[in-house]
Amino acid sequence: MKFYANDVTSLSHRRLRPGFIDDPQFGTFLEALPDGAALIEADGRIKLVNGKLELLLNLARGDLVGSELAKHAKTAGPVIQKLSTALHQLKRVEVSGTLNSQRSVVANLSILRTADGGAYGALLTMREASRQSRNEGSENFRFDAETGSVTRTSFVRTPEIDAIVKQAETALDRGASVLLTGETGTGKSEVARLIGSGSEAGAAPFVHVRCGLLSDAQFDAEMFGIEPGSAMDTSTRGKLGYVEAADGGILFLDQITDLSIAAQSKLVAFLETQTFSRLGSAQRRQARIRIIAATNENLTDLVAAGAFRSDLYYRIAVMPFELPPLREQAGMIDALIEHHLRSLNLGRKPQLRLSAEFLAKLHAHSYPGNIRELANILERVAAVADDVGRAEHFIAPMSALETRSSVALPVGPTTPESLEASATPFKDLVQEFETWVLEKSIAENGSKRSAAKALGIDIATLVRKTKRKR
Ligand SMILES: Nc1ncnc2c1ncn2[C@@H]1O[C@H](COP(=O)(O)OP(=O)(O)OP(=O)(O)O)[C@@H](O)[C@H]1O
Repeated sequence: MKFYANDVTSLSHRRLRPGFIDDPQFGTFLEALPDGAALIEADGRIKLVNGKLELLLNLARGDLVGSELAKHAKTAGPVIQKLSTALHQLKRVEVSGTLNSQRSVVANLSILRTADGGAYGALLTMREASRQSRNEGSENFRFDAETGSVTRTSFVRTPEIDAIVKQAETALDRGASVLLTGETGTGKSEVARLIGSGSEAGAAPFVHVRCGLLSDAQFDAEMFGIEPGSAMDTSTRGKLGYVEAADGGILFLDQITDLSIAAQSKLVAFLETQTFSRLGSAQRRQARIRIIAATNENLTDLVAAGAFRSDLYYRIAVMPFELPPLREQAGMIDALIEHHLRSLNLGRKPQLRLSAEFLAKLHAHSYPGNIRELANILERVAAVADDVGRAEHFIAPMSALETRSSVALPVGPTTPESLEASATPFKDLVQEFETWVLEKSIAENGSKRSAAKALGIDIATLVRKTKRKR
């Protein structure tokens, strides 16, 4: 029997095969999801959680499993209260808000029903609001209950990708680190997730660390956690670090070249010993993790320039794999078009098809932003065209800015009149503009480090300013 994640995450009226949820492979399915997830029984008790949810809630699996969801409202935040109220009423909801762990999240609760229509409980999924993306959601995962395998439904696989995944899995299982390189948008994060879901680690955690978001000041707390009750612990509950959350699984260090030299040194020390201490504690702890690192920068150049530690390079580059740019994979373009079009047409009326001229333009384009850029072009045509995407609907990205990341222009007032009418204080407007300039520069330069260099500011200043809430 095939069982689709979006059967669970979006369709509460689906009836589940009896015993399905108790399938031991269900845990594998939860771990493979890119979002935090928990299976909750009708009485409100948490039956299963994945590593990403532990991290988002800053609560350990042992504290969550077997306990009632409502019990965590005080420690985790009001979002949890809203979810448990909806669970109590057997109501499907989407809730957004900020958790006590300071993470802004969007959470979905879907009610699960048994074959006879009774309420089994619910599936909770949660992701950071900044990571809301059509292509990254749990709905793109499919779980086959018979084989226990989890596959990406919205992912184009090529023989090259399959070969990388296979070799990387073997390398990881033998304890070697894997390095994924390639231009921006070539699918490094996606391939890392694929490796994570298929390796021997199975249902083990896969923890995605966006290195560009780690400032030096926060590095230790985010990476190694905070000892509960220690002088460093402002929340009194401590903090679960990435390393501890990934114990027994994979730590994915995305855009590793964004780490400062100081942070790189700490990482090397951890990788050498596989031990760490939480902030506020002298006790050394062991973590059994496998490493996948990724970057779109030229690591050897950075090492030569002294911007990346050579010892870290040798540690992470045991098995390097380069993902090719899209312009060198003409054969993949059709498959990607078909995939993205299918997903854009889900529930769309009228259905969108592409004219021969539009397709010719797609094939002739050079895609500096690679797969991400192709997806953007298709999202645009879906937004502007009715039933047929014609040549005039082909909007090539205006600049590298839009191909490299989804940076939004400031949404604040733009005319003197609207500025006057607005109650936004001047300081906030300046901050908003500053954040926009920084994000634009990061997108244009491909990394925080290069952006800081281009703007002539310190990397720590840039990281601090981009972390400010808008
Ligand atoms: N094989 C694929 N099939 C379908 N979509 C893909 C594939 N690979 C990547 N994508 C999509 O392209 C976009 C960019 O992918 P991803 O974030 O993995 O690239 P990246 O190489 O990690 O980029 P960056 O270096 O900028 O971090 C995402 O929206 C992703 O879903």
